[in-house]
Amino acid sequence: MANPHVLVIPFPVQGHVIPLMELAQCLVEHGFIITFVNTEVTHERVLDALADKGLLDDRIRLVAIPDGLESEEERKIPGKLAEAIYRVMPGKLEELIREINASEEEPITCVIADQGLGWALEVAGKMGIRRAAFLTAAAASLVLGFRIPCLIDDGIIDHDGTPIKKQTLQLAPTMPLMNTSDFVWARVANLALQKIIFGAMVQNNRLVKLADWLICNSTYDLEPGAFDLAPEIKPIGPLLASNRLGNSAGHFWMEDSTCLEWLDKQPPGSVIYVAFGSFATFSKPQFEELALGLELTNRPFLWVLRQDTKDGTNATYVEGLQHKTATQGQIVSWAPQQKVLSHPSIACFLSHCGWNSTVESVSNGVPMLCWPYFADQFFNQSYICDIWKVGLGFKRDASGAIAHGEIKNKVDELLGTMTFKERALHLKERLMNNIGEGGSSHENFTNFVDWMKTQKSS
Ligand SMILES: O=c1ccn([C@@H]2O[C@H](COP(=O)(O)OP(=O)(O)O[C@H]3O[C@H](CO)[C@@H](O)[C@H](O)[C@H]3O)[C@@H](O)[C@H]2O)c(=O)[nH]1
Repeated sequence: MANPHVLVIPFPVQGHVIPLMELAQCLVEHGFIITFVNTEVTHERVLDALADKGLLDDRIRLVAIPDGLESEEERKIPGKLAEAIYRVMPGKLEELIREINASEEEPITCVIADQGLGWALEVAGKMGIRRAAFLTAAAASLVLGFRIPCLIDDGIIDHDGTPIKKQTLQLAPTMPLMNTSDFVWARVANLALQKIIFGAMVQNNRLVKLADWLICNSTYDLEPGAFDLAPEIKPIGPLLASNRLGNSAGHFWMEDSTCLEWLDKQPPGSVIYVAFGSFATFSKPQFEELALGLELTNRPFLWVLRQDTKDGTNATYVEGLQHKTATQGQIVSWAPQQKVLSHPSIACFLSHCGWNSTVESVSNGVPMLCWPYFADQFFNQSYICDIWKVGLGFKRDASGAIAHGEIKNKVDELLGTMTFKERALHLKERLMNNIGEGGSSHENFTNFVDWMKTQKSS
């Protein structure tokens, strides 16, 4: 039998492209051919950042379709990208599939779409191709989405998603504490935008439920309560490049691997790793508080400062900081994060709590300091601090900032006892058992692969 051909399509942001690319690389090891569809802009970035173009298996074909926008300026306007994607990409995706399936190539028999791209699942359904949705965030975030009708019935939010009052919910005992004001749709600039985002989410959740499979980068151990409430979501994580002894791919920036040599020179369990994923940015005063706080800890640190966060003022400050802390710290624009987190010299991870960073940290037994910005990051912080108890959050001052003294104190509190490290190592052990023979993620993944191999287009 010829190799089955699967089309994989991520939402065009970094925290989605990396895990879907990891999934693609796992599928190739099971004999699949992958057509990986990025937007044109993302496609260029991914190719530019691939230091070694031969890194990707040639059974993964990278292709591009337009996102419907003309300029980077437009892409930065909230809601604009999602709206353009929805207007333009379904037609382009359908065209692409038709072209491939009319060619000599093995036809596409399954579409794996990012959970946020319900329309791609709709396109597949319309073309008689079976479909799976992949959730890049915690299962808890989708469980919350599925509960929207109940939240409205229970008077917690209104029909536009606006919280009726500020309150904290916990949908099940092992689920994170969720503050209504942190609901992803409620943290936007204005009511008009909130209505659009909320409506799109409700519509998207309806489409996701039509998928034949709904998989995610998590495990039953991490989120037992969420999987009890939504057993249709099947965890296949933790998805890490190291599990298949490979490299992670799909990065938007080129990794600076020199920091690994620097880490080799640091004592075991000594370094604070600081990274805020691919979106988060700082005000200048907050940036300086963080720099000062790190300096005050007197511990070595590795800090990822993306190029796009170094505006004119910060750039000068970063230069000064680099000079001043040259013996204590290392600053890079983009790190090989998965390798960094598995390095023996890492003591803890100061993170914005994006789900990928969270999974990568707990899979390596690294305790965390939580600095969430938006969306699911607040729920993830609650998992880390309240449920798994492998990290600490920061207190903000009256102006909403996190002061240097607070940063130093929390680092000392986290690293001043072995309790957090011991819990983190214990959690790591349980997580990693999921992907071995007999583990539940392994079993879900195997069933998923078998289903794709035996399926016929309906
Ligand atoms: O120097 C760096 C910094 C990050 N990464 C990688 O980039 C990814 C970042 O993903 P994540 O930690 O999830 O952060 P975001 O990029 O902010 O992710 C978006 O997507 C996530 C998944 O849906 C959400 O949980 C987040 O809230 C959302 O901001 C991870 O795989 C990291 O390993 C690197 O390789 N090098």
